[in-house]
Amino acid sequence: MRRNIVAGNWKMNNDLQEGLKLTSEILNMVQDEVNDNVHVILGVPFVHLSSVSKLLEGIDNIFLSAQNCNEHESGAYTGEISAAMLKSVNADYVILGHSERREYFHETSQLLAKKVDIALANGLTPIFCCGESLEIREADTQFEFVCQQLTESLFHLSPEEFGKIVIAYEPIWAIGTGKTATADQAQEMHEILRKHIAGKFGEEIADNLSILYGGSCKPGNAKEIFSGKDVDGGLIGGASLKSRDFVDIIKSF
Ligand SMILES: O=C(CO)COP(=O)(O)O
Repeated sequence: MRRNIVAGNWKMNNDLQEGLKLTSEILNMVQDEVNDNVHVILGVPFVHLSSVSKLLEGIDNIFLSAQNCNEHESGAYTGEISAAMLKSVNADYVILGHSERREYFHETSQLLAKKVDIALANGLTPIFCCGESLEIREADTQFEFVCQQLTESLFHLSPEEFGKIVIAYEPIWAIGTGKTATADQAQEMHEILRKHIAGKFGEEIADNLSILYGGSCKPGNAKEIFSGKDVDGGLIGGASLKSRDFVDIIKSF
């Protein structure tokens, strides 16, 4: 279902105490200041999930996300975390295909297709990240590149399965750099992605999809970026670590 979403991606930041403090601050501010037109998601480290989920008990507009899962159901994969484990600690979402995982952990489109499958099979909603490098943008091949990322990891899904996905467009050159895409650049890419998806799954599914923007999104630029008709919210890195900034971004809707 298409909805306004602001999701935080804490990445590898905050120990448990810091994470719980940040969650409590966000929770209080959201309850006091935010109306229910925004779906808020906290993408926290694995070891925080269980404790953060207890703080969120009974709250109906803040949801919990993991930042990765393994592609196998279970078994001898030392150090890995399965989708079923995430579900068992009340995760609703899982971020998949973040550019940091593609780059540092060599995650390919084919591997991500398997992770998407296992996440869906375990009742988790994938927040599927895509986005081009600066090199690709300078060569002006970003639209083909990002559409191809979706084709390779998501176009094997049934329309019903695809209807559960959230997409996050995160141009790599804008992540953590302070250099955000302009509102026009975000809208342009989101519109092209929606058309690409409509071509495969039909207009209705494409219209119902939430497509988030990520990359140096801050309280000062969120409103303008979210104003694009195909921009349904944001996936926020650095600014999600500060409760005031994160909630101000949520309030941009
Ligand atoms: O990678 C991001 C979210 O997943 C964006 O990070 P920044 O908001 O820090 O640029």
